Amino acid sequence: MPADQQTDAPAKARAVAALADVPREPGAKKPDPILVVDKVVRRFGGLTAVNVGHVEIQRGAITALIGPNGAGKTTFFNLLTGFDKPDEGNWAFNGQPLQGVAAHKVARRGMVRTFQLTKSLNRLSVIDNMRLGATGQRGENFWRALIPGLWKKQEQDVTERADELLARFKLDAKREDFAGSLSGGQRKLLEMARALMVNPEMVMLDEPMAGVNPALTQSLLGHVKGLRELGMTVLFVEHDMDMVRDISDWVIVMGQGEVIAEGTPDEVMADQRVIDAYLGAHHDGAADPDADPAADTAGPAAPAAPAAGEPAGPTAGATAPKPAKEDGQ
Ligand SMILES: Nc1ncnc2c1ncn2[C@@H]1O[C@H](COP(=O)(O)OP(=O)(O)OP(=O)(O)O)[C@@H](O)[C@H]1O
Repeated sequence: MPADQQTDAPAKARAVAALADVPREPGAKKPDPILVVDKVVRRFGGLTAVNVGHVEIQRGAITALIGPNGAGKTTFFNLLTGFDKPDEGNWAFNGQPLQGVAAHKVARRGMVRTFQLTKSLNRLSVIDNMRLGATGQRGENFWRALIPGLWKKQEQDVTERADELLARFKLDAKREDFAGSLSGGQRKLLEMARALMVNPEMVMLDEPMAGVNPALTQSLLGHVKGLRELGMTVLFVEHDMDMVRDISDWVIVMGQGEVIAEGTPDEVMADQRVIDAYLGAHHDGAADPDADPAADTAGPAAPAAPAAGEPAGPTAGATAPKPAKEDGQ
């Protein structure tokens, strides 16, 4: 059965059971952490963007990383995956230290993250983007490349895997199209499919729902759950609280660079500190019964810009949808 159509019961039940007795507090120890982070600090001039004392990510679970804009989520992703360097701190993946390890080597060790497709990748075909996702595996080794038979076999293997993944993500019909011609949702699928080229143990998704048309939402959610079903660990940053509630086994909340809360989605969303630091920013206006009814006639609702210094809030289904950036799907 395709991964996105599998029921998520067994892997979900395992993850929920494993996390049942974990203390609901920042830095809580997990029974089987795949990633352990200690005292990671990143400063930009006078600003401390990330100051994470201790955090553990449970193997085989889907963990959401949430928090207001500027909380340090993306910077934290960049640090963990070798795209940025911390001022202090260390972290271990599968028990192996990762600090100072270059991004492509981090991916080879089994931890990958998705990116928005850059302009240059937009000008490559979908299948070439997929092949590029395999870079850093065995392919570019110089001495191996001198042995033509080996090289060719490897290229075939890479293309075969790329085609399998394109079929799984229902992008096979787009194989020869420029990546730049894809809709927002299809790009998200391509990013995810491309990340899987290295056969990772852990996948980190940066706002997988941003810019995705509702028509593709369920498919994307299914694919993320499918990763857990295939035994992978998922850590994702997201402002869409419906998605967070739907697919996460555990939620970590960041505020001003620090982890301020951890727990199940329901617990975290009911936590007063989280409401104050993040969720509350939207509770006032969005669900206000006295809100101007004429606002509905102005087309799709866009959340009001936060006042200076006010954290931008999350989106919560019908109450505060984030404007879709793009998706022709
Ligand atoms: N390269 C940089 N130079 C200077 N400041 C930076 C840099 N990158 C991030 N910052 C600052 O660090 C803080 C954390 O930013 P970051 O993008 O990690 O937050 P975030 O939680 O991912 O926000 P969002 O939800 O908007 O993506 C912000 O104040 C940001 O302005």
